Parts: sequence; structure tokens; C-alpha cells
Amino acid sequence: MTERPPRLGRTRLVAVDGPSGAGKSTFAKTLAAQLNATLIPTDHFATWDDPVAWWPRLRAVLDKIAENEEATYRMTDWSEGFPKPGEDRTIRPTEILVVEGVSSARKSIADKLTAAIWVELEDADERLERAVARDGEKSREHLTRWQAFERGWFAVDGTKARADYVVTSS
Ligand SMILES: Nc1ncnc2c1ncn2[C@@H]1O[C@H](COP(=O)(O)OP(=O)(O)O)[C@@H](O)[C@H]1O
Ligand SMILES: Nc1ccn([C@H]2C[C@H](O)[C@@H](COP(=O)(O)OP(=O)(O)O)O2)c(=O)n1
Repeated sequence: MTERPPRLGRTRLVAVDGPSGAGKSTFAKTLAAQLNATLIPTDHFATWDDPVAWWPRLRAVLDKIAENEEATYRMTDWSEGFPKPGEDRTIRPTEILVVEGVSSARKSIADKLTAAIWVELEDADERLERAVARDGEKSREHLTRWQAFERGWFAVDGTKARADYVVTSS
């Protein structure tokens, strides 16, 4: 990863995308720790009712990092199982920034990415069960809707076709 050039100012931006329940968050946490990178999960922005349109708020953060400036955003708080506005988080300019979540490798950021990583698990039922095991039975309906949405999103965005690496969960 460090051999590939930075494309977000001096920062190497790495996106970990793929369908819900595939293992993105788990993979991205390990990757960020190994690279000593800052990690931004898109669920700090997303809510059930707003799966991808929050993007300008993250883009504003990335644009500041590209200018070598720090940036602050308000995190979505999922600690009670539903989304509500949480605390502010400040991101400082960093050598490697990992952004993880559905739509993190979207077409509009492709030219700024040092690497796009696609995490997948083919069996959609298994992905749903893993996500429900993580978030609780109360989230099942939301996660089912979310998975239907992301199928369409990925088809239109063509995310996987742009991936530099594909990671297959088992
Ligand atoms: N390689 C794996 N094998 C088995 N279970 C996994 C694996 N990676 C993640 N999980 C579990 O599956 C669930 C979903 O993983 P997560 O990383 O939250 O996926 P995503 O961020 O893609 O939705 C979590 O409960 C996690 O502990
Ligand atoms: N505890 C919870 C409950 C719901 N969510 C919501 C917000 C997420 O973007 C969606 C889908 O989660 P998932 O981790 O599968 O996908 P992302 O990696 O967040 O894109 O679920 C959550 O992330 N955490």
C-alpha cells in the first residue's frame, strides 16, 4: 500500500467497500492498525434513511485533509441500536487514511484513491445473518432494506469493477 502514490494531497486514501455483512469493518480495522492509519467508518455518517446521500459531509473532510488541514465532523451514534447525532470527531492530516463502508469507493472519489478494496461474501443470506448477529434482531428489517438498496447502488456505481484488490470472506 505504501508503494502506491498518495492522491489525496500528501495522504494515501484507501477505501474498503462491499456489501453489508461481508466483513468490511472487521477487515478495515485490522488493515488500519497494521498501516498505523486513521480509520473513518461511513456509519459515522450513514443512517437507515440516508444510506449514501451524506457524502458531501465526508467529502468536505477529505478535501480539508487534501489541503493538509484538520477537519471535524459530527459522528452518527449507533450505541443504542438506532442512529442519532453523536459527538464531534477531529481528523488530523495523516499519511494513510482508510475509509470503510458501503459507497466509500464510489466513482466520484476514484481519482483520489490510492487503493480501492472490495470485500465480499457471495452468500447474501449469510451476510444478512452476520449483520443481524452484529446489530441485533431489531435491525433485521432495516438491514434487509439496506441490502436491497446497496445491490442497486453497486450495480449503477460499478464499484467492484474498479477495485484494485478483492478480498473474499469465508
Ligand atoms: N472473515 C469473517 N468470518 C466470519 N465472520 C466474520 C468475518 N468478518 C466479519 N465477521 C463477522 O460478520 C459480521 C459482519 O462483519 P462486519 O465487519 O461488521 O461487516 P460489514 O462491515 O461488511 O458489514 C460481524 O459480526 C463480524 O464479527
Ligand atoms: N449498530 C449499527 C446499526 C446499524 N448500522 C447501519 C449503518 C450502516 O451503514 C448500515 C450497514 O452496515 P454495514 O456495516 O453492514 O455496512 P457499512 O460498513 O456501514 O457500510 O447499518 C450500523 O452501522 N451499526
